[in-house]
Amino acid sequence: MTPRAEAAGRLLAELPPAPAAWCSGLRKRYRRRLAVDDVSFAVGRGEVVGLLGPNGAGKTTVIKILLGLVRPDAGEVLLLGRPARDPRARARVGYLPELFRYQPWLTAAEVLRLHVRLAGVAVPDGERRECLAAVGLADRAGDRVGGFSKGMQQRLGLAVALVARPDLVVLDEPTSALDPIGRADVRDLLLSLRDRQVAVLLNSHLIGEVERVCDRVVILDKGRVAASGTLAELLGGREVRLRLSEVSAAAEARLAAAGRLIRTGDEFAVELPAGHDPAQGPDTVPDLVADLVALGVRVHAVEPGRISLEERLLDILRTGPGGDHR
Ligand SMILES: Nc1ncnc2c1ncn2[C@@H]1O[C@H](COP(=O)(O)OP(=O)(O)OP(=O)(O)O)[C@@H](O)[C@H]1O
Repeated sequence: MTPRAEAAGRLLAELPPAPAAWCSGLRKRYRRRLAVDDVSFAVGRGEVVGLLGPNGAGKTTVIKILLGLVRPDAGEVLLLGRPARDPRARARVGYLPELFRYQPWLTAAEVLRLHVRLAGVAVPDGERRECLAAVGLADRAGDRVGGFSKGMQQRLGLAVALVARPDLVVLDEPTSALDPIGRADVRDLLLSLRDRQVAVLLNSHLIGEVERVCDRVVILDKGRVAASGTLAELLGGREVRLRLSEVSAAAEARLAAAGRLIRTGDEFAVELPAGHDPAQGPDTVPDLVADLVALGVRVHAVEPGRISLEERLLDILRTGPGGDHR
């Protein structure tokens, strides 16, 4: 290798890896209906991103464009740094479609073997069995898929999405057919993917699920990105609500120093700064309470408060994004 090529190689190696998924200016029209209108966002390596929005917002269409299953009228897509239609990128992406049907005459183990072959990856028997176990189908590996319930088929779909050791997993409503235990299992599965640095794009109407597992959220409405950001950005800082008496001016100043303060009689709401970690920093809740007590305040109640993602989503969809986090 020439010194110049070596230097170029070193330079490339030092660059941060391309995002797991990246899209810019996506647009898709079905006859007179604009399903996707100028959508841009990225899913970083190892990041779990939730795609939220009402029925018909364009979520599935965006996912299909990202995966090269629907051709956009405009816009660009890169998967793992390569064009979406490049088979080398597709082989590293796992996908659970919204509507799934697997070959009813095959057993669950055979479906996995088939998908591993299609991805062109060598995955040993033991690892395939572990994958079925991870979705709760360990004892159904030899059963034909035709006899599976809808929830079991969805579990199998998850195993199909995960079996070929993907770097990016795209899940379109992965828990729509699952019972509450199945949903909790999927939540654990998503968290374990994040621990293994596998990126996830998750489309789900279960907002609580998204709030628990996602690092970032993209909210679509009428084909457009209505808001996007980390949960801290979208939900604002944490709030702590206190019921206090014998509050002196010095104590009120101490409360105001911790964050934006709203007083309603004996009730005090302190909005802690965005990204505030109650376990760290000078303004921990225990420090605040200790200081208040030292200032002669009587503390009757301290409770955490934070608007939920569901409240924020409804707010954004009703009134618009409010100018931030686009
Ligand atoms: N193949 C198609 N032909 C015509 N219109 C389509 C097609 N696919 C989607 N659409 C339209 O595009 C819009 C977006 O649909 P899409 O399925 O992407 O929404 P979604 O956000 O995934 O909805 P849901 O939450 O109900 O699954 C809808 O108005 C839908 O009717």
